[in-house]
Amino acid sequence: MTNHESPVTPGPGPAAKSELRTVLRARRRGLDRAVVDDRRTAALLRVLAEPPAVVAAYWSRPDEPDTHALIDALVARGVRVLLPCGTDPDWAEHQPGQLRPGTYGVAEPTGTPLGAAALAEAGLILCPALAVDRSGRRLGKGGGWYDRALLHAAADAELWALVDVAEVLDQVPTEPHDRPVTGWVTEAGLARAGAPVGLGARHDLPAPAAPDQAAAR
Ligand SMILES: Nc1nc2c(c(=O)[nH]1)N(C=O)[C@@H](CNc1ccc(C(=O)N[C@@H](CCC(=O)O)C(=O)O)cc1)CN2
Ligand SMILES: Nc1ncnc2c1ncn2[C@@H]1O[C@H](COP(=O)(O)OP(=O)(O)OP(=O)(O)O)[C@@H](O)[C@H]1O
Repeated sequence: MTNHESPVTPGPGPAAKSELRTVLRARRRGLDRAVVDDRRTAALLRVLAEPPAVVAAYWSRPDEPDTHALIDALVARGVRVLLPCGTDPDWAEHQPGQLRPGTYGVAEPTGTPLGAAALAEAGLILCPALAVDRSGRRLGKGGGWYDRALLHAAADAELWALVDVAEVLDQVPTEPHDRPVTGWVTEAGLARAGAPVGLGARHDLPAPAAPDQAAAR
């Protein structure tokens, strides 16, 4: 399966990250998102049948895997959803319909900023990513916003990246500050970082059945 082969040979560090981001952004620009987004949201909602009391998410832009349907469903279930606000890491509680334009084309919640430390309340953190690898290394947009934000995450919080199948690579370049994710969610389902192939790490298979999903709760 060629999906897992990195489109560029990753070296370590910032230059390799930048080169890889260019390739991945171009792919996202050419993508019709609707079908993959519906599948990914369905996979997440199966797993989040018993969500934690607080989930940190992000309000996706049109060029990112959709989070809106998921967030609406979580709020409808009574989950407190924290969304990023500000150029330095900060969070505010999401109230449906209460969003305003922010930087980088990202809509931000209009509620009171709670401070970067509010992330510690979240049992589950959905992270934006341009790619992940099988060890859970995450390639972000390059701003370092999440790297800085995640310093406040609870040690036992689960971090899940939302990516497309084509964005799960064998290896992405990393730096010492990068915190690995617990796993990733694609249109094919969930996979835990480091899981052996055949136990949920494969994305060229249909959505994994119960054991993988139960493990992600
Ligand atoms: N929907 C969403 N919200 C988010 C993020 C995100 O990636 N997506 N963030 C993630 O950290 C934080 C905001 N920081 C961001 C940093 C960069 C870009 C971005 O799109 N950068 C451009 C390149 C900008 C440049 O020219 O330097 C890009 O990727 O095309 C977006 C958000 C918090 N909120
Ligand atoms: N904890 C931190 N404190 C200060 N600067 C940081 C921290 N973590 C990362 N940075 C800086 O942020 C910049 C971008 O880092 P990196 O390329 O890892 O971003 P990213 O992980 O792709 O982005 P994001 O975290 O927003 O998804 C780098 O210059 C990096 O040194």
